[in-house]
Amino acid sequence: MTSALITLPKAELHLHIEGTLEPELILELAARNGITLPFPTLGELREQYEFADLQSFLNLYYANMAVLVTAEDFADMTRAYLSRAKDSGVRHAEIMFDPQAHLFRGVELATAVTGIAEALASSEAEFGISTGLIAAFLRDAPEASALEVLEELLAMGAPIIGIGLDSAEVGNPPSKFVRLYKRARAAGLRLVAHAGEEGPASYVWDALDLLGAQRIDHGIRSVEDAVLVKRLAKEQIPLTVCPLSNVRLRAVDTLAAHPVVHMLATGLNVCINSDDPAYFGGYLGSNFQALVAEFDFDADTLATLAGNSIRSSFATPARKSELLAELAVWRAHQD
Ligand code: HPA
Ligand SMILES: [Zn+2]
Repeated sequence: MTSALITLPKAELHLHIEGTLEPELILELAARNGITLPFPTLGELREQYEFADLQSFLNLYYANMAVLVTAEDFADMTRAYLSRAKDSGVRHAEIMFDPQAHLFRGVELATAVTGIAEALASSEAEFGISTGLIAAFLRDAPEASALEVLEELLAMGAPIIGIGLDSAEVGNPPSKFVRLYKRARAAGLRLVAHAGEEGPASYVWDALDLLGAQRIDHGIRSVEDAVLVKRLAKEQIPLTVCPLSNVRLRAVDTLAAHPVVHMLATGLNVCINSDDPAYFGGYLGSNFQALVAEFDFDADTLATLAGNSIRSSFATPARKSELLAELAVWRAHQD
């Protein structure tokens, strides 16, 4: 990776912490916790990383979570991500976790929250990365479950800045979660939602209008609806695009066919993210690297993408100013 891509100061806004569990760490945690995995060797495990669609990935992603048992496991996973993110030049990270996925397999909320929060608490000092934590709810589970878990998170004072919506999209529209988002908004939380990854552009409309989403995770199928594109451009709604994820989950045929260039050309507020980097072939730096290799992005385009990520973050105004100033210095050094 070129050093300019690493020094480009970036925010990562679409990252599932459970999707950062590398195969080596999965085996290490399995051994530590005495868990027998269906794919017990590195070779057998790695063979599973061919995905036909979102669901085929989710099946492995949820199965591998079995190795996360103690708060220490969650802390180790989070620290491993932060270390790799630092190597990719990430300066601010908003990290999603799936509380229900852990609860449903018998791991208490407090275990996941305590472990992740412990690693995040030392992130600025240890890695130079400011952070925020987002609780993502499973859209293929009932809304009542999400509401119950949100109440528990609020009651325990979990250090979350917002909520998200993830998992199997098609057939689980935003309209299912109107009460959840209303409750989260009343609690002062930020609102994001996956929409338009595999699901139609109408889910993006509904995430905005029915849920009040402030950011759309993915949103690539928005390009199929010209009226929606106009609105997204006018309101500068942030779209957290994940190029390598889209290729690996076959949301696009090839990286060359990815709509990111068209999205930028139409004035959309696009930023680049790694989604589940342990599963999709690389961290944030690799996503940038792949885009540069495919589309030959120049310094202005890279600065636009990084600037969008910083401005679209929920970082404090002071932190945003600091990172935007660093970005201006980076840009001045590229000529
Ligand atoms: O890419 C994703 N899409 C939807 N749900 C997810 N949960 C983890 N990663 C993803
Ligand atoms: Zn995602």
